[in-house]
Amino acid sequence: MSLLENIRGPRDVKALAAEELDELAEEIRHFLIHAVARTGGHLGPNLGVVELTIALHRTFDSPSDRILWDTGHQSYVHKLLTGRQDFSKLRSKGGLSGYPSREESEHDVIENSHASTVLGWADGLAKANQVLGHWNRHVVAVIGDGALTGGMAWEALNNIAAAKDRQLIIVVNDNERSYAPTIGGLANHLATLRTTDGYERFLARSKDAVQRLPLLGKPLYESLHGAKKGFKDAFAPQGMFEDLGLKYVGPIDGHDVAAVESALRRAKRFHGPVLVHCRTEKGRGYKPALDDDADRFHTVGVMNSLTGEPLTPSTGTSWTSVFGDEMVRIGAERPDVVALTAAMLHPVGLTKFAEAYPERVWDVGIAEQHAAVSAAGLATGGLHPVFAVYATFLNRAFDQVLMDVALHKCGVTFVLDRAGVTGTDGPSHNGMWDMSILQVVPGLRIAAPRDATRLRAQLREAVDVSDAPTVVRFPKATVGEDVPAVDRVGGMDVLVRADEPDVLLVAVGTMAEAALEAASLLRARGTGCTVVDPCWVKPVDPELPRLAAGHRMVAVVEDNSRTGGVGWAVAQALRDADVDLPVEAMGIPEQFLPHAKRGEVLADLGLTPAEIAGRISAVLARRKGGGAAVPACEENHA
Ligand SMILES: Cc1ncc(C[n+]2csc(CCOP(=O)(O)OP(=O)(O)O)c2C)c(N)n1
Ligand SMILES: CC(=O)[C@@H](O)[C@H](O)COP(=O)(O)O
Ligand SMILES: [Mg+2]
Repeated sequence: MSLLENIRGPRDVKALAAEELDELAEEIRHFLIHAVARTGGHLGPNLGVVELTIALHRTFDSPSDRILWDTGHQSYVHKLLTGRQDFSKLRSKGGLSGYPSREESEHDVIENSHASTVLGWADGLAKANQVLGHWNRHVVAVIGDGALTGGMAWEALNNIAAAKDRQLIIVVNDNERSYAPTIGGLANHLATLRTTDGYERFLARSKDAVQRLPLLGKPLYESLHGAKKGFKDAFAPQGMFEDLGLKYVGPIDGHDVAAVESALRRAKRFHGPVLVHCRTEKGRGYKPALDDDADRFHTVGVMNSLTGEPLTPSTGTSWTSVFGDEMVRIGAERPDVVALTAAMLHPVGLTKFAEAYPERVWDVGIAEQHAAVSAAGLATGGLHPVFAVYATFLNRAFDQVLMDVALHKCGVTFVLDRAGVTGTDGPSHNGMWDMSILQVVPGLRIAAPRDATRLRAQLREAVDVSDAPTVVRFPKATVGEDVPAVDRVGGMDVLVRADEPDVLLVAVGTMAEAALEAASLLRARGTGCTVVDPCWVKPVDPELPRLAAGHRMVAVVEDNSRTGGVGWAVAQALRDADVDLPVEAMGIPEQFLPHAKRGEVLADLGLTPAEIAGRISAVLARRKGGGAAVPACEENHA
């Protein structure tokens, strides 16, 4: 039996002899490469924290000591060491989540996979320990160098550093990368610290020599150890962390378990906030990952574990690449169009734009709020910024969209990739809130293209708007065949007309495909359906109420939260136009969605052609049976 197989929890990790740890690390790497090759997942980040995680669980007593992970994508090793070794269904329905999960384990705390929040969690937990007198409980926050570029991390650091008497341990997992090499002044500073022999090591090395001095030795060593910052800097820059008031320990080789353990034990003895700076390597121990300049196998699909080659190469064109190609064309015609990314240049499809116009694209780090405000500045300065970001990550920049971009009527275009159900990446990755939260932003317009042709057209319409924010959103999927329109009403595309229309079915974006199938099911039942694609879902097209008036009901299908979504906006527009019709708003219920494939989630939510048709038939039956008219926008389903 291997060492890893004998590990049921942290106690078993502690029980291992020091000389067994390298073997354990090797077994873990081998396990990760083969398991994640079968399922897909975050391979590179986890290969980089093998020794670090072993040392954490040997030094601290989880779960009474809290070990917290920022973003949580690098928590596979933590899972392996805390009794979860069945990775056969990683990120699949009913299998292990790709992130920490309280439901899975008492050792897990933060399930949220949005970066830069771990220090805030740690600040709160440390305060709770202090107030409740849990002096013997440690709080350890692991944060990557990328996540450290997020503003929230610095809000927390400001508070943590002020509390000299509150113990809290920050472990910086510094592998010099987010996806790509981490950018900014902070990254440069970390590089300085990384390359400087830590003051602690200087002291350790000189300790014997100094202490051997007769009489003066010990007092001299003590004064050296307690030396003021200026003196320390003479030997090794302690950097801004010490300036902030944090004790800095490092840099430590994050792949040397003994060294990390020693540093953590020193930190554990320190009664105040302390930062342990670990240098690690993303993709460590796996050549295909180390050779991957793009992102060191940050996320991989199912692949050949020997070569790292994808086993299920993506078939078809992704929405992301359609966007990326059109941006290059727009960039050639519009020298004022510039682009922004929050540490995800390649994943959001801006690689080609950056290659073509390197001086017109900025990676701002994991700093979506900054990106939105900087975009307001860029627009005010005479440019048209396109901020490409995953829909779920724009949530945190809502106030900046509202108060910096929209209030000042800035022409900024937000391109939201991964909009709608993403599925396997868990509850915090679904892009299911944008068309709800952005409904309240005055002047902001939202486009939800149904196919590649509409994406290209609507992106161009968006960058032509210079006095308001615009949003173009699309899912994580390959783009389907174009869906032609048979007519145009106002700004809306009519996809199907009925001779005797009973239902106006409003299909938002890529839900057009399901809506058209539902319409044909309804037609077979003798129910006439007009299917319309609003194209721009916000504001609701002024012609929609008039179009609806010729029907017996309206149904709206959207890959977004039903609460406050397009369905609600359509119902409001009908009421405002005194069109008294029932509106069946079909979207994602107000809940967090457990991880599963996108298709599985949509089926579970009833967003399938058969379910859509069934719900429409039920409303019509109630109407025909003289049942109480279904009030507009009443949510008819739990
Ligand atoms: C708010 C937010 N923006 C973007 C992302 C996407 N993202 C996930 S991991 C990652 C890079 C994280 O870099 P780092 O913190 O250094 O961790 P590493 O992967 O290097 O271990 C990014 C940008 C995210 N999860 N949350
Ligand atoms: C952890 C994180 O936020 C990213 O790595 C995300 O999981 C990537 O998602 P995609 O795989 O859809 O690009
Ligand atoms: Mg990193």
